[in-house]
Amino acid sequence: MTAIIGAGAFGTALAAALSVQQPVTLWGRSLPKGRTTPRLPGVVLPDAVTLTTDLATALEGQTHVILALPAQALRDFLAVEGLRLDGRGRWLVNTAKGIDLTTGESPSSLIRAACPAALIATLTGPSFAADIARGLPTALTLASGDAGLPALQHALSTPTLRLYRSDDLRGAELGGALKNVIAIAAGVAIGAGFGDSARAALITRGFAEMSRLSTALGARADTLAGLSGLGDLVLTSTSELSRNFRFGRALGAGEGFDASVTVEGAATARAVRGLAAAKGIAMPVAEAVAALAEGRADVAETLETLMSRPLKEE
Ligand SMILES: NC(=O)C1=CN([C@@H]2O[C@H](COP(=O)(O)OP(=O)(O)OC[C@H]3O[C@@H](n4cnc5c(N)ncnc54)[C@H](O)[C@@H]3O)[C@@H](O)[C@H]2O)C=CC1
Ligand SMILES: O=C(CO)COP(=O)(O)O
Repeated sequence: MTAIIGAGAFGTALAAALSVQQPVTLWGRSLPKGRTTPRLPGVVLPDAVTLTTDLATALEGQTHVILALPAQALRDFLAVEGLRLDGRGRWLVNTAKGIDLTTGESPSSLIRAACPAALIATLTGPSFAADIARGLPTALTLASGDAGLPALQHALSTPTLRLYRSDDLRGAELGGALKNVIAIAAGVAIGAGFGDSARAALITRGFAEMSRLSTALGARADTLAGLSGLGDLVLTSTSELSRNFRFGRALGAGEGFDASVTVEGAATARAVRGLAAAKGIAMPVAEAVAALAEGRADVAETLETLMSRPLKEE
């Protein structure tokens, strides 16, 4: 049995997808009426999904718990509920794609600190909630350094959700977090009218940044080149369905953006700065996104900064 914590777009989509083959309990701090959520319009949850706002009920007897909360909400949630989530032999599966702005920690590091007895994994990769909820074919990475990963992989795979396992938890999480930053940059390029060639350059140079930082932090290069890194970078930087891309596009076009929409890359771009500085790694695209998101630079200045960097070898 699986519990999903967080009834936003991704939690709702995973509940719908997993409930084809097992009972699923979906917990939300509040639940809209009618087995639907405005975060995922058009999706009605099947009867096999039990909905609850009571966390104790949601967790009772669960061996698999999926956390579908935004990265910047996770630390506070764990501070209150960590003890309740923890359990020897229980899998806690993170799906947040970000880096905590206050601590610079990855979601799984926060979970490990709050829930020391549990087994920790991350489910990540190219997968829009809307696609998963509709049962469209999706391939994802399930990463963990803990024993028993193949059994978890089988428990969470479905005929339309194909999970590849990896023991590089660090790399899988960093790829998922950093691709959101680059997707914002790609959106800016399109919103500002810089064109598809500029977007391709940002994706490629952004991937180089992602790889440099991640490998310096202990990730494997082949993980970055996989679904959780390059795969998700391609999806998020090229699709109108991506909130990070749309946020960037609005920034580039000088338009406003609904502050209630989850845009993980904006906070992660700021969190990256400390990590990159500590390792002496240049991250010009991520720095440009942080400057734009914080309103420290406008699009023209940002372009000038990026294009006037010293010429170098690729
Ligand atoms: N939507 C998508 O297509 C995908 C999202 N993800 C990742 O999943 C994570 C969650 O994203 P979404 O579900 O899309 O966001 P969302 O904005 O649709 O939903 C977030 C949910 O978290 C709840 N929440 C926020 N703070 C909370 C707190 N302190 N305590 C309890 N509940 C809280 C909100 O009420 C909301 O129901 C993000 O890190 C995102 O990058 C990953 C893959 C795909
Ligand atoms: O991570 C995602 C797809 O893999 C979702 O991207 P957005 O958060 O940009 O919508």
